[in-house]
Amino acid sequence: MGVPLLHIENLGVTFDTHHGLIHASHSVNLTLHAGDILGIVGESGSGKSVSMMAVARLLPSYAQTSGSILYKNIPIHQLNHQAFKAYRGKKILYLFQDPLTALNPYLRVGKQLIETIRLHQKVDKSTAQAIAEKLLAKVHLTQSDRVMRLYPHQCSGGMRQRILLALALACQPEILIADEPTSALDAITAAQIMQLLDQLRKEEGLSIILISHDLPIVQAICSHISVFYQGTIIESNTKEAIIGQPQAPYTQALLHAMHQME
Ligand SMILES: Nc1ncnc2c1ncn2[C@@H]1O[C@H](COP(=O)(O)OP(=O)(O)OP(=O)(O)O)[C@@H](O)[C@H]1O
Repeated sequence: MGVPLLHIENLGVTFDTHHGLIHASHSVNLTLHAGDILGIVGESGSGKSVSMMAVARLLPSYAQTSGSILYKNIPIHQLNHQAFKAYRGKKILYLFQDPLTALNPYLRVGKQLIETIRLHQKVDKSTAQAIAEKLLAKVHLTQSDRVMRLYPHQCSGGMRQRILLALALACQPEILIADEPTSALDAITAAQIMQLLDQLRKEEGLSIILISHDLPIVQAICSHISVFYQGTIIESNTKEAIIGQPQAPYTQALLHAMHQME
């Protein structure tokens, strides 16, 4: 199978707060291979976001991270702040839950896109403009002229999520960590965004870690699934094995609950 794109071993996150230590996650092991979509599921507060934010070093300074994080066998957890800048947002990009907070409310969509493209791809303004139009088409936003003139609050939830994906593509990452990208969307728009993620995986060569509460969505597009419970991954396997022969009692309960909702 070759060197994994991302290999996490024994990852743990502890918050040193005024009220004492909070052990948010521990003993997290995970492997992502190129071209895969790995779904991360588990109950609220089980440490999914915190663990993945640790990978992208997006946690506040009072968080302590332990364990090892290998990107193509490079121990990126050992890099200093300056050296890590070559990875965060460039190789590994974290897509936040809420596009409205991730987008700058004061800048038109076009300006945000063009600035991001210029920063990451080192091109002049007119080239960036042309790339922006292509990226908007890639995320299925038509009438790019009109979309580029809008402010984020003038866009629908689905549009904002597509704009965020266009911004992510502008950074040309290899790994996209998508944290509940459809939680604020209706079921049909959510399904469309998920199809788009899968299309971008195929066409842009992205590898994706998808954090989601929505097991049917994870089931539809992920090749592998990891199940979080009480701060750690209790079960990881191919989608077929997790759905067909869940081993951990929590995974069985999760699948049972899902079938009852059908
Ligand atoms: N900045 C923080 N300071 C202190 N504790 C935090 C912080 N962020 C998260 N935690 C704690 O870490 C634990 C794990 O949170 P996390 O957000 O990773 O859960 P999650 O599985 O992603 O949940 P959800 O599905 O609801 O997003 C929780 O107990 C949470 O309260």
